[in-house]
Amino acid sequence: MTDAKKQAALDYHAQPIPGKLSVEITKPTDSAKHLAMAYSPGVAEPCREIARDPENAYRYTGKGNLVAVISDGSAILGLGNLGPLASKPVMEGKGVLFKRFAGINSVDIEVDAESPQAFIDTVTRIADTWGGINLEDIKAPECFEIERALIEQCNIPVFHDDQHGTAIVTAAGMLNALDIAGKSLEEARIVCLGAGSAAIACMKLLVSCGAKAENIFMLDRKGVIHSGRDDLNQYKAMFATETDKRTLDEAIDGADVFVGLSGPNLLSPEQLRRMAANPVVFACSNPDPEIHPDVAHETRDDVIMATGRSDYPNQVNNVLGFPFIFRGALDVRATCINEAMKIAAVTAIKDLAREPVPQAVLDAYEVESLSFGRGYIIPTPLDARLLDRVSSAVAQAAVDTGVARRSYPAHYPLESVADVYG
Ligand SMILES: O=C([O-])CC(=O)C(=O)O
Ligand SMILES: [Mg+2]
Repeated sequence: MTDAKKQAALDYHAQPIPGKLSVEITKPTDSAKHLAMAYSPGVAEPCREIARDPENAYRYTGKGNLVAVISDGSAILGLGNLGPLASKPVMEGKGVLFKRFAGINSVDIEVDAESPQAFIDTVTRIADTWGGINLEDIKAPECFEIERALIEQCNIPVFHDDQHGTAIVTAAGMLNALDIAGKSLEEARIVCLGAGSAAIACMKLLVSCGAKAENIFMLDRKGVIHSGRDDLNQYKAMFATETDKRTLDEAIDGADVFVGLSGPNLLSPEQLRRMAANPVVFACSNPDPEIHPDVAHETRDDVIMATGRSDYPNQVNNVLGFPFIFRGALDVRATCINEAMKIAAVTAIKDLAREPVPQAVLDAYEVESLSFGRGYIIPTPLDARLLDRVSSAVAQAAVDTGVARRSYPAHYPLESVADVYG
C-alpha cells in the first residue's frame, strides 16, 4: 500500500470514534417503568426462567443472534504472531462483517493464553453465553486441537473460520475457475504454498470435492511435503506425496493451479510462466498476495487470478462464507457446522456466480458489467443475494442431517438483514 493508503486506513480506524463497532439498545429505556423492566426488579423474571430452562436464554436474551469472535493473535492474517491485542482490529472487523452482511451481533475476545489448553479452558468457561463461536487467526497445528476440543465440549457451533470459511470459498471459486479454464478438479495438478490451517483445510475440502490427493503438492517453509520427510506433524503428513520434487520451482512446472496461503510475493513471474495453459492462481495471503494481480496479468494473459483483497476482482476471502454460514446455523439452532453444511455453502456460492449480477453490485464496484468468466469467478461480498442463498442452503443441510434443533425457518427467504428476526 502507498503511504497515503496506509494513513487512510489508520484514519478510518481512528475517526470519528476509535474502532469499528458499537453496541445498540433494542428496548425502550426512557422512563422509570422501562428501567424497572430492563433492570431491577423486572430483570429477575427472565433470570428465573433461564435457571428453570436454559433454552429460555434464546427467548429472553440476545444469545441466539450473538457470535463470539475469539483469537489468541497467533496467526493474524498473513502477518504472523503479533499477539492477542494486535489482533483486535481484525476481530472487530469480523464483527463488522457479521453485522453488515448477516445481521449477527458479535463480541471480539482476544485471549492471552500460554498454551492451547489454557485457551480451550477459557473458551469453554464462557461458551454458554453465545449462539456460536467463530475462532479466528489461531496458528497451526494448535488450531486443530483447539477446534476439536471445543467442538467436543460445546453444544453450540464452533467454527474455525480460517480453516473452513476459507476452504468453502476457495472450493467454490476453484470449481468455477477450473470450469472456465476447461479443466476438472479430478485432473488438476495443484500446488499449495503454505501448510497452515487455511491451506490444510482448503486442500482437504478440495479432495472432498473431487481433487486427487496425489495431484496435490503442498509446501511449507522447508519445501515440498513429501513422504521422505520425518519432520511432519499429523496434519501435514496427510498431504505427503511420493515425489522427488523438493522446491516450489520444481513443483510449479506444468501445474494447473496455484493456491497461496502463505505470505507476500512468494510466487515469481518466472514461476507463473512455467504453469500450464490457463493457470488458476489464487494468491490469498492477506493483506499482500503471493503475486500481485497486476504482475500476474502482465506476465500471462491467460491467467485466472484471485486474491483475498477487496480492491481487486475475484476476492476469494472467507467473508463470502462465515456471516451466512453462521446465519443459517443460528436460525435452526444447529449444534455444529458439519460437512454437509459446508458443502451446501460451497454449492450456493459457486452457483450464484453464474447468475446475472444486480445493478446495486455493479454500482458498489463502480463497473459497467460483471458476468461469469475470468474476471468474475465468485460473487462479490456486497452481493445481497448471498444472505439468502448461503444461509438457506446451510439451514436446510442442518435440518437434513439432523443437527438442527429447530425446523427450517418460517421467515426465510431473507431479503435483507432487516428480515433476520422474522
Ligand atoms: O481477514 C481476512 O481478510 C481473511 C482471513 O480470515 C485471514 O486472512 O486470516
Ligand atoms: Mg483469519
